[in-house]
Amino acid sequence: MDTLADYRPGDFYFGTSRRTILGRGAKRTFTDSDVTALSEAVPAALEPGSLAVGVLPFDTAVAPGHLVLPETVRIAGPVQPAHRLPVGAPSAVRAVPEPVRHAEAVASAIKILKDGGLRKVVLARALDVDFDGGVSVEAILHNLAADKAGSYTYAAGLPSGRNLVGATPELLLSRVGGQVVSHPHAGSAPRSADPVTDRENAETLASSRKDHIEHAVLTEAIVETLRPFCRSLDVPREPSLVSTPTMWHLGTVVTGELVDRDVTALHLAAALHPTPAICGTPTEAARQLVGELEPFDRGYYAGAVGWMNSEGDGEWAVSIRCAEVAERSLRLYAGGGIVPASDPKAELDETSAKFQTLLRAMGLEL
Ligand SMILES: C=C(O[C@H]1C=CC=C(C(=O)O)[C@@H]1O)C(=O)O
Repeated sequence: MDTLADYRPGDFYFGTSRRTILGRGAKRTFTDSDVTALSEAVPAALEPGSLAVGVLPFDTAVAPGHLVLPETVRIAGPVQPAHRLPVGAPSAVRAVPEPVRHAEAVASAIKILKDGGLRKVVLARALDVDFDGGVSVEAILHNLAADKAGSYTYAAGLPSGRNLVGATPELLLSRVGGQVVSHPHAGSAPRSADPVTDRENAETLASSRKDHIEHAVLTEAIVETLRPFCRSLDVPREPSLVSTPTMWHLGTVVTGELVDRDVTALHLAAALHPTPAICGTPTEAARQLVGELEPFDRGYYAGAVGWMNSEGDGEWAVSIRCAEVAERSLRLYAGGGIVPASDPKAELDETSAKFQTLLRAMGLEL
């Protein structure tokens, strides 16, 4: 039973090293800008043994949360295809904004951070790609899985009829019984084909004070949000180096034991989102600055994607390293955390490196 081979646009797909989930059709759809209302309505509608799947946007003022109870759900083992599929023929690529404008936005953010009030903000940019014929979401998803591009390979139908597709390394929240896990990521360096440079990049990241500050702001926020829900929390004192085929990151595995098992995976994911991995600290001021400095809406980039069952267990990943795909075009996104010690040129390069996850899956070299 190959859930990946059976995936069609509009389906929900969520693949990890442990399993793959394919959801098709919708017995019921929950589309709501009030994520707290969603996290109450959806569990109440789940029959024993059933699943809800879907996406949360970056900002519910711009796009609603969207969950469905699929007509059919298939859960199978992990897959890693050996071959690649053609995605389509790109005819034009446009940066939004122009790279130099992104560096200027980063410089403005650094100035605001230095003036005080904000500790961190995450700024993103986008690439719009046009295709001569259609663009195949199936092929992008398939190639991301073939590349083992991230720990969570995903696709989800959006209210607009478009599809979100990506492969993220970052776990927002998983819940199994009373056990919760979050694996926040912040702090980045590019991988290199040259093993010596690759190791140097990792070591530079591991000893970078700027990246450790960027990471600490994130871990603190995760711990602060989870603490009231947990009787115990385990938080390693130092982050670890984690990698994807294109990026090194700093990551911290936070684990906790829930006080109350009625608190579902979706409820916890909604409480955590938006974390300083994709927004900033303090949250509201950072979200406002993102709106002022980015010349586009993020839509479902930097939101969450995942599933929950009738027991309240589930997995929600941070929807980064992704593209929103229309019939003949797509938009891909990449962002980076800015702290006072950040450098605009380095931040621009970091977003270029993060684009590689999707560009590789599309067979594009930029
Ligand atoms: C916001 C993104 O990455 C986040 C996850 C890992 C490392 C990050 C960083 O170092 O800035 C970001 O917080 C993205 O890929 O668009």
